[in-house]
Amino acid sequence: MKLIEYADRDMLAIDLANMLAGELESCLFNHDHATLAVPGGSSPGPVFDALSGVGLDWGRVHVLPTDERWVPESHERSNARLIRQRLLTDKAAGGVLVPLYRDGLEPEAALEQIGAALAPNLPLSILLLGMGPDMHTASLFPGAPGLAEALAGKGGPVALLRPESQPDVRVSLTAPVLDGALSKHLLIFGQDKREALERARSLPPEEAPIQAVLSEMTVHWAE
Ligand SMILES: O=C(O)[C@H](O)[C@@H](O)[C@H](O)[C@H](O)COP(=O)(O)O
Repeated sequence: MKLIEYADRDMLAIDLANMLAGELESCLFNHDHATLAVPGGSSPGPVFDALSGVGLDWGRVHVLPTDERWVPESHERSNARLIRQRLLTDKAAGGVLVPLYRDGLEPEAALEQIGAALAPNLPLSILLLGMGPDMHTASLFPGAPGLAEALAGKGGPVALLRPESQPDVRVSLTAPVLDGALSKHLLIFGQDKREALERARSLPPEEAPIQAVLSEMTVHWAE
């Protein structure tokens, strides 16, 4: 794990966006498309804003949420909505969103269909993750029903979780899919998350799910 500390959050957002853009460009030079998986939450917005302004062959960039709340894209908690509003706009408007939510289906019934749609996009080219102070990442929440299956990843590339602390059922890329990304970045702000990350390194993934994806991860941190 490599840690990069930034003077402030704005510097982090700009530098990280440029780093992701460079990795996407390299990937597109050698492959017919690149797959970028990104988190929801409050942290990535400024990175998305900076990245959306970069000129790339966005039509060959497939963008996936690392996880999704089981709500329609019109819902304020939708990660697909966040991606469309903040990342797939401006120069990145031509990027291809690969959503995890399926209208009109219960999540259990949709998992197979979602997995089939993901298959051509695996392994992930580039992964950007966030993390909560409870050491969850994507929707892999400690103690959540479905966590063991999501950590093992035996049932396919996505798993269903029902975290008691969250209002929505979650669909998440599994730990093996996240960990298998060719380039991995973690975006965290604040002292509490910095300390949580240190704690996670001595805990098993069942207690600290971030631990399942930390190998060869570049951590980007600002206060
Ligand atoms: O759907 C989500 O919410 C994210 O994928 C989730 O894993 C997020 O990265 C963390 O909860 C951190 O969220 P903040 O960036 O808001 O602290």
